[in-house]
Amino acid sequence: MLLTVRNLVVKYGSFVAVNSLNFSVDKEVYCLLGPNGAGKSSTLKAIMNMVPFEGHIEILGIDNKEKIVKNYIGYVPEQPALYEYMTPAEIISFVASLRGIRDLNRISALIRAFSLEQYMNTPIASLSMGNKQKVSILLSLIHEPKLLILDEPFNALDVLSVKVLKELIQTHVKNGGGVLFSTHIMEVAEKICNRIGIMNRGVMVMETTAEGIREAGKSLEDIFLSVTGLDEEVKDILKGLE
Ligand SMILES: Nc1ncnc2c1ncn2[C@@H]1O[C@H](COP(=O)(O)OP(=O)(O)OP(=O)(O)O)[C@@H](O)[C@H]1O
Repeated sequence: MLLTVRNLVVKYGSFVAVNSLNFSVDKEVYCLLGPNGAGKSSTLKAIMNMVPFEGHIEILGIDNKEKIVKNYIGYVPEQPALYEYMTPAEIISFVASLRGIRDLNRISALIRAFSLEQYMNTPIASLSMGNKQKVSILLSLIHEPKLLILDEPFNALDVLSVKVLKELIQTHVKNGGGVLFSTHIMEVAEKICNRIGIMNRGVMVMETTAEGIREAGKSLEDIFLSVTGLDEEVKDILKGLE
């Protein structure tokens, strides 16, 4: 198993953001869905050991508090966290040297795939949100991690980059890796995920597979609204608009 999460609890003061969460990710694309505030980012941050948590998390069978696990994970946070005064060229070469990467051909291919060539010498502070996001995704891939943890990775990306990222995710899994990502985009979840976990108010309310959705004969959006209890809310809102 590439990732195992057991009895995960994340609290902010007395507020419980994630409660007794259990799931695992193998060589597959696993998507976390959930309304705003469901606890998706908190779960991903706990996996990255960025927030205090209770429970047990293992990456490739190793406790996530061990330093070595960082070598096996590529992480893209919800908001790109980059040195704004650097250029993409500088930060890419900085991270590549930190990671001891000498073969720059693969990195050049990623720069081309994300159409970033023309921005390589522009300070990150001047880049659009989408281009910052592309740099952030590229940095997470530099050390060829086994497991990718992506928090809303499609946010701010243009159509071409969404396509490139979808392909990258699927190729990563074909090459024996695993991907865990959160999203609000049902169409993406439905198309590229092997498994989908739906969270609401800190708990996993449903886990399903791509086949499970097809067999249910309903759209993922309908399943999502129904298991999160949001379908009633939608009806009320629509009534109010009549
Ligand atoms: N640092 C923090 N301090 C206090 N409360 C927090 C903190 N971070 C998150 N929360 C709260 O924890 C809950 C879960 O937040 P989280 O960001 O994990 O949800 P999410 O599912 O990723 O939401 P979104 O889809 O809006 O990004 C929310 O109620 C949020 O306000």
